[in-house]
Amino acid sequence: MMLSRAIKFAPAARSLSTSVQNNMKVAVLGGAGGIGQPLSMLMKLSHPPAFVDEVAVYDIQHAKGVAADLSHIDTAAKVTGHDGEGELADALKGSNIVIIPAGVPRKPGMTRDDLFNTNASIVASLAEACAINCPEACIAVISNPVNSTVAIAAEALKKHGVYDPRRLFGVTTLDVVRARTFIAGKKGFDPKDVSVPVIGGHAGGTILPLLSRTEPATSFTDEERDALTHRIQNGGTEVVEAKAGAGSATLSMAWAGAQFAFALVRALNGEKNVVECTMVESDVTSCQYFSSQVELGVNGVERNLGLGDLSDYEKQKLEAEVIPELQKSIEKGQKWFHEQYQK
Ligand SMILES: NC(=O)C1=CN([C@@H]2O[C@H](COP(=O)(O)OP(=O)(O)OC[C@H]3O[C@@H](n4cnc5c(N)ncnc54)[C@H](O)[C@@H]3O)[C@@H](O)[C@H]2O)C=CC1
Ligand SMILES: O=C([O-])CC(=O)C(=O)O
Repeated sequence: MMLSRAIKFAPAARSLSTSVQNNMKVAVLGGAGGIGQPLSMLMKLSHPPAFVDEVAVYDIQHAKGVAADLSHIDTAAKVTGHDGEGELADALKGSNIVIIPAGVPRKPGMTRDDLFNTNASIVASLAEACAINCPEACIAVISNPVNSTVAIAAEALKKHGVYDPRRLFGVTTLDVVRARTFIAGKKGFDPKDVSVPVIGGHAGGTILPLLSRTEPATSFTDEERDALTHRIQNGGTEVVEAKAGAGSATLSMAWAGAQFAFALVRALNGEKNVVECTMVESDVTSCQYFSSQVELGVNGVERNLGLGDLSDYEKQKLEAEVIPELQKSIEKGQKWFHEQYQK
């Protein structure tokens, strides 16, 4: 099955037909940030079959300004802005999808795990707000370290008795976007024609591109395979270093987050065979949360497509590098939540 493709933007947004759409509300938490602003804009530019009726932009500050700006774009989606905790409930109520890019980004020399101390409590409190205000929403966590924040969000939802493993996702789409781009560059393909699963987690050695399953079918020398794997695993660091202290990937992440959100919208609207790589609760490996190809449906996760065939190289990396590190990060998140929130 092919991975679902990026939505192409229709030049004539005014010709939107909303008649076949469900009323779809997407909330972006951290919506005034580096990722949040372009991601909210991509939601505002949406069109069938992934049309978003309402975009709620929430941040601790400046969300109203972002919303005012976006609301002048001549597309049909309604945009609302919500500043500060007192306005979070309004942002969340009625949301079908909540995307969370709230939290601090890396600077050069830091790992994603170095963000844990700040971002863990941000994600926990936002997930709790979702549990109270939109318990049935699909929640897509972008905030790093994703390898821990997904587990933290799950614990927060469990605390309120509303955790549904079909509706919580860690967004790992940027790893797939990078894999397509870098493979296309190497092999002379158009990136839009490339399909490749990327599994595991979202940090360094836990990111495992399955190059052996690249479509169109192609072959890599061992040197090419090693170099591509390394570049995909370190794509985030490449951007952090290039930005030299001004943050991490925002525009490519907004694009990737929008692709994932649009896939969810299409699946929630009843489209079949929508497949994305995303981190979900999983029994595919010994890791409780693991990113693999997942078929999305009207309730979120419809079916986990599992690992599929792996080359010996990929099997070795999965066992020796991905699982041990990802497992530790998941446990760190769970332990932190229980120490902080369930004393
Ligand atoms: N999953 C992935 O593939 C990727 C994840 N990221 C992560 O996304 C996060 C955000 O990155 P950027 O947008 O570049 O950072 P940023 O600093 O530009 O924006 C973050 C926004 O979150 C807001 N915020 C902080 N606390 C909040 C709270 N309690 N409630 C609501 N909003 C809050 C800030 O006010 C700010 O507007 C980082 O943790 C980064 O590491 C970044 C790129 C890729
Ligand atoms: O590298 C970072 O800190 C941001 C991120 O997750 C990415 O770009 O993949």
